[in-house]
Amino acid sequence: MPVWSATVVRTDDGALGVGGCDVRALAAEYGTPVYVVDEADFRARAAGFRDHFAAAFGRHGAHCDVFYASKALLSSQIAGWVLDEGLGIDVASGGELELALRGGAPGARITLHGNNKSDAELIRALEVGVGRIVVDSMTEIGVLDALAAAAGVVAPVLIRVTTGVHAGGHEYIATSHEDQKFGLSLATGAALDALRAVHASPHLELLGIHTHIGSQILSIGAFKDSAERMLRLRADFAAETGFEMPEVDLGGGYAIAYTPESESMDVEKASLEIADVVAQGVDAAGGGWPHISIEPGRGIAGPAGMTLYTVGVTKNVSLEEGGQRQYVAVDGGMSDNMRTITYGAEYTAAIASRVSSAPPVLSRVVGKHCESGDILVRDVQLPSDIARGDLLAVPATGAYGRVMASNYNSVLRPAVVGVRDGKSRVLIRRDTLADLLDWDVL
Ligand SMILES: Cc1ncc(COP(=O)(O)O)c(C=O)c1O
Ligand SMILES: N[C@@H](CCCC[NH3+])C(=O)O
Repeated sequence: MPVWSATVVRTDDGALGVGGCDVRALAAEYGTPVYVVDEADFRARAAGFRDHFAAAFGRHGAHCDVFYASKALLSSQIAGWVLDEGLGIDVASGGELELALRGGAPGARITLHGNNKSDAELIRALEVGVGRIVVDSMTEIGVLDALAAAAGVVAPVLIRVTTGVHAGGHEYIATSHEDQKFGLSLATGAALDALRAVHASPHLELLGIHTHIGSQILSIGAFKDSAERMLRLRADFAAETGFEMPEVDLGGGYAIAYTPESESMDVEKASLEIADVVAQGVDAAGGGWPHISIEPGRGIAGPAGMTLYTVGVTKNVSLEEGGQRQYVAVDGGMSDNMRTITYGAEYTAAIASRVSSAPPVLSRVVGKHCESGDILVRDVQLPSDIARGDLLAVPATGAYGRVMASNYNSVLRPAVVGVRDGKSRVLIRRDTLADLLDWDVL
């Protein structure tokens, strides 16, 4: 599968270009490490989700909205791209909410998530008229009910349902099996109890149900199972109460390719199959269609981003089983990409500032932190002459890179730079030494 964003090219003298910009010029202007986001690619993927899902549900005379899961990558300018493309925005904290608003999102186009929202986050959501608050627990139902009553408003609510479907690339990113912190269980009846409680409250408007089964999912079957269970829950609740919930949100989780050997989710195929399953559920229940929504994050931002590093030290190390591995240390590491150490994620890498005719050798790209697990790319073939000063690019880092970055070892978090049509601009600025000293209280 291709792992580079749509506008990536090799220029005549062998360097990488992205969004019409030469990576050497980007490195010179913004320093390294730097996250580079291909705006055209990001927008095309957002539009792809929008159009495929609209067409798939349109065949049944139904609608599907797409909300960008902004936890993957967010700045106010990025929120603007998302809104331009006609998507809503899904936020998971008060901070993401403020960035979405700053980017111009009307409250009604925002969905607020979180398994442990603070009173302040809920009050702010009510104040700005967030379109959907996804309630995750019975505790939250009580809290939101009281806050809405005090504010004299009716809070729009979706209930987050744990459907029991097992999916997702790693245990830590699967979210709909029973023994984890998210949602209200379908199997134990907790979801139905929550629906009854919300439906009974004059301060809460029950819009519908939400589920998110996990992330980096390659199985369309898992999405179909979960959609089927959600439609059955909607039908059961309608049978009990006579109330047909108007909305069903099926979450995100669409997998992307991180290496040339790995697969990505076929979004068009997924949209068609999911729409068919929902249609069967609606037919079986004999009622009207709900408004469907989905919330992809990684599938939009991930492939649009790459990280550029400068190579420092290289070393050849003997392997216990025989042979050698070339270690290539770059000027970033686990502080700008937590995914390898957290989930054992696989990436690839390429020299970005030139082409090399030296033979490729087994290599490992590592960072500059004081941990042996500080690995960016576990196994990759890189030319044997890679050396200090070369630029190295790691593709598919647009999602869950900068947003999970840390200042470990007091390193400065890199900038996020958007590129499009030969122009670049900072979306999130690099930390500075002055920031670091400023955070320190004397
Ligand atoms: C509630 C919710 N929606 C959407 C997403 C986006 O997931 P992904 O980036 O895998 O599409 C997540 C993160 O997994 C999530 O927790
Ligand atoms: N942060 C995770 C995905 C979790 C998504 C949020 N629920 C990743 O990098 O793959």
